[in-house]
Amino acid sequence: MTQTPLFDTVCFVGIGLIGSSLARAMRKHGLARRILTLDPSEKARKTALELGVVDAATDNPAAVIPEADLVVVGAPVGATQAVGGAIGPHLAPGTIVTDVGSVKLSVIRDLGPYIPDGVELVPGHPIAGTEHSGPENGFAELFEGRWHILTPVTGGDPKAVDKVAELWRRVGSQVEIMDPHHHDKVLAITSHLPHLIAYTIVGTANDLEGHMQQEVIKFSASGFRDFTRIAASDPVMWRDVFLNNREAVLEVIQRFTEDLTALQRAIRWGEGEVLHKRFTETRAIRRAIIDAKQA
Ligand SMILES: NC(=O)c1ccc[n+]([C@@H]2O[C@H](COP(=O)([O-])OP(=O)(O)OC[C@H]3O[C@@H](n4cnc5c(N)ncnc54)[C@H](O)[C@@H]3O)[C@@H](O)[C@H]2O)c1
Ligand SMILES: O=C(O)C(=O)C[C@]1(C(=O)O)C=C[C@@H](O)C=C1
Repeated sequence: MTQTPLFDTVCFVGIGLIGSSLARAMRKHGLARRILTLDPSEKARKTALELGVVDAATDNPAAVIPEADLVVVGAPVGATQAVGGAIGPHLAPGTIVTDVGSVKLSVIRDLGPYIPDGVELVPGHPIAGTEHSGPENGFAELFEGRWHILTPVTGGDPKAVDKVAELWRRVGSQVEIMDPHHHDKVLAITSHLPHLIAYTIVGTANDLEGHMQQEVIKFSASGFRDFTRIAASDPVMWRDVFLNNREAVLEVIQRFTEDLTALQRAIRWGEGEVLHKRFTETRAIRRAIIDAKQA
């Protein structure tokens, strides 16, 4: 359904899976008059143009950034400082800059210094995605029924936060405001650790001797298959997530390792009640998540 445009011109700095999904959703709901992108990848620019996701695409910040009243940074978090240096000098007064990075403290640290007076930074993170990347894999419905976390900066204008929140509501998300430090700790356990575990399991299976490796592929129609989906996620994105949320991730890995060791010990000593108790607790968590989704 087309709505009143919230913005005149939006520029996506990085038109990959997430940027192109938001661009599609903004197009679908009529939330901007013009959609532009700044992306160093010729392939991404060409694909986004051919698919009609954007109206214009360039690798020259001066050609698009001054035009935008909304800038959405959708590049890997490790590129944030380079993005800041490229766009900072071209941002027009009154522009809102938001982002979709999976880590928030590092984005505020790396982008904040490049935001001039009169421009508002509203960092954000959609809790939605897939294991695919690139503009060809985006879709307008990605954010429907999902959370969008905003982590406002100290001294930021609440009106800019409200406007970005409204944008995400209009593409179907529920918005939550969170402290960036807290965000990084929560996501370390709910998103970053699960990805690390998936990368490890699939890597370990891949390192097995020849015949075992073939069996793994042959019989992977079970739990292992779910891990291979997660472990197929973008290597650049996830390298950057781990390097930029180092402290919080290292803390949860420590906790996880201790818990794994406790289960290892229970298996070694045949302590069935320890295993049964743990598995009963975790089954209840799964059911609570499903119930909360249905409510
Ligand atoms: N994929 C997910 O599931 C998911 C979910 C939520 C948030 N995120 C976050 O969204 C961001 C984008 O992820 P994605 O999955 O869309 O990645 P993607 O690989 O699909 O797209 C990233 C795009 O950024 C471009 N880019 C790289 N360096 C750039 C630079 N210096 N300036 C401008 N563009 C640049 C790339 O060319 C590419 O087109 C990341 O920060 C990621 O942490 C991803
Ligand atoms: O569904 C998936 O493929 C995802 O991994 C999405 C997922 C997540 O962990 O939930 C991945 C990274 C994000 O920053 C947000 C969402």
